[in-house]
Amino acid sequence: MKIVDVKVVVTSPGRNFVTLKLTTDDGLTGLGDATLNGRELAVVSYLTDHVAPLLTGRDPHRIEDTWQYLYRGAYWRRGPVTMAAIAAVDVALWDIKAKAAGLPLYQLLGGASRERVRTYGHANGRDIPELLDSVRARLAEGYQAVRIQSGIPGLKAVYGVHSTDESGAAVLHQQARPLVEDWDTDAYLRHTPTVFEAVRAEFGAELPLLHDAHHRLSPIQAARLGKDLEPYRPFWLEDCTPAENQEALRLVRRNTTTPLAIGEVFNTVHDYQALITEQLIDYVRSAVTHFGGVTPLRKLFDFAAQYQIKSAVHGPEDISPIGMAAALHLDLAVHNFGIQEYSGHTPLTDEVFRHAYTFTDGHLHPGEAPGIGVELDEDLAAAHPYEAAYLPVNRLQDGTVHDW
Ligand SMILES: O=NC(=O)[C@@H](O)[C@H](O)[C@H](O)CO
Ligand SMILES: [Co+2]
Repeated sequence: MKIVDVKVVVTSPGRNFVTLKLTTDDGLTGLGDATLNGRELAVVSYLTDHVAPLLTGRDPHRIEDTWQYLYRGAYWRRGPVTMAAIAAVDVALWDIKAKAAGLPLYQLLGGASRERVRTYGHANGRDIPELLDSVRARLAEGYQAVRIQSGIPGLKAVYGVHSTDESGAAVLHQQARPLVEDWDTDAYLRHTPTVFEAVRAEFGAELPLLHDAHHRLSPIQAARLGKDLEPYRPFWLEDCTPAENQEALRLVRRNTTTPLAIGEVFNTVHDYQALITEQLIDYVRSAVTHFGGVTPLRKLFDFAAQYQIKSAVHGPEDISPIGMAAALHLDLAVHNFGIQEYSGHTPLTDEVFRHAYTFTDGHLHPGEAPGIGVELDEDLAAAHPYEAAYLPVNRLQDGTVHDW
């Protein structure tokens, strides 16, 4: 079997997605997600100008060899653009291999280790009453775990809290120019324990509550927050501090038993080395799309399993249904599965990317369709062209740029 066509499809059914479509001489097709929020066109060029010419004529069954060829053969290693491009190729090849075998991908990854995939949803509010309503809405949708994000008194916009414009319409955090958001860590550290207090008082002690500090704290501030949240027993505190400096987590780990989740911005195992071997975290967060594909993410989960660390694949709306589907096949198969983030997509996105996966009672299942179980409606995709979009930039009260 040979790859005879390589196509990159950019579409924006409410937000930008980049999709790679490979076609073989047998007429089989494979899809891969290459979406890098805010820097999408860099990956389009990496795939179109540098990778596509190398794929034509290759045997699609040689997944490991193709991955090594693209990773080592580029000379310049790692990084979000490179690894998103390689991920798209990897997932498309697994899609083809599974279709050729007539099996859903999870059957090629060792088969099901569980009946279904536990998820968590996003609850948010500009203030605590609005957050409580949002938790209620997620529970009504069937979620059995929620990430809670709240506005902070005195701050205009906060990560994870959908702000609305004068008309009340939600303001997406992708904008044609970066939105500038304001930040005050002390206000956040004072306010967040009161948020957990209110949610626990309203929903009880059992509901798994997750929270994302989104890279904004110093190690000692992260230790303080982890400690202050212990009475509320969070399921996890996510991205508590920028973790390029992995050793920084030693100070946090020494000071709190609050479980820690890190890694949605990591793209190779080297970003995690000390975090895993020193058991500084409890969950690894990378998504298939940003970590180079199914092939390396499976290796990461197996490495993490040796240190009692579980998977928790990143699943926001800017991971396309293709990336979500690929994650679910891994989630179903690996032994050390933890939880899957699932924000869902717009109805239009679900029409562009028709998928076999289903959401029921707060759990997902990848479905039994051969391959990863996603089909791309190219005509509908073409009707929604790319729109330049940036993630926000965060600034402290004195104007200093901070982590968003
Ligand atoms: O845990 N989820 C997150 O932190 C996400 O909402 C990220 O901010 C976006 O996916 C960045 O594109
Ligand atoms: Co996050």
